[in-house]
Amino acid sequence: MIDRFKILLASSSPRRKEILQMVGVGVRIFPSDAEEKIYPTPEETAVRNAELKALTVKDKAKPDEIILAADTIVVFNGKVLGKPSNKQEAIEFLKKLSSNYHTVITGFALFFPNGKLVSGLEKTEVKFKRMSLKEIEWYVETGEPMDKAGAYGIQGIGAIFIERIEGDYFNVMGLPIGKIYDILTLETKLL
Ligand SMILES: Cc1cn([C@H]2C[C@H](O)[C@@H](COP(=O)(O)OP(=O)(O)OP(=O)(O)O)O2)c(=O)[nH]c1=O
Repeated sequence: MIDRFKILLASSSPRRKEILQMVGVGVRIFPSDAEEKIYPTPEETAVRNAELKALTVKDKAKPDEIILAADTIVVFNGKVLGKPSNKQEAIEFLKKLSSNYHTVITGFALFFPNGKLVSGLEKTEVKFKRMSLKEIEWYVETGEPMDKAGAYGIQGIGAIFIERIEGDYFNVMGLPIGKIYDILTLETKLL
């Protein structure tokens, strides 16, 4: 089944590696040095950046490896909240998320050994509980928010602030593994 796929993961995200290993896919890491860009819509931004990351490691794949890259962004009120650049920005992001719904978009790209590039995206709606300023400041001091889109990690301490989630949990963590499995299955049948 899924263990027949060999993935070259163009990502430095430990979460993505964990998700792939959890389901038993063979994974080798080669992080991309692609510079992330902003496109006119959040959807385009996530997908194009994932494609860019996948294509920059094109020459590093072994003949039987499928390249996988992804880009996770948090969208609140139509605005993209990326990784916070400092503690103050992390506090501002979390103040926005408090008591509200936001959308997590993960764009992904798969580059197959036959030269075909398949990309797509998944969206998950997440509702945060009300966070007091004290809680926000404490959370930022833990350091967890700093390398994460939207300044939180659902799989870490951030879990305590989640009220509800509609959609794929793994998409929020950084990789919509169910959707990616479907594409891997479909595309390798076509080969
Ligand atoms: C919202 C959210 C994001 N994140 C993480 C997933 C991603 O690693 C990160 C978003 O940044 P990305 O640019 O998607 O990924 P990355 O920089 O970590 O790795 P690379 O570009 O090499 O692939 O935020 C969580 O871990 N948990 C969450 O709940």
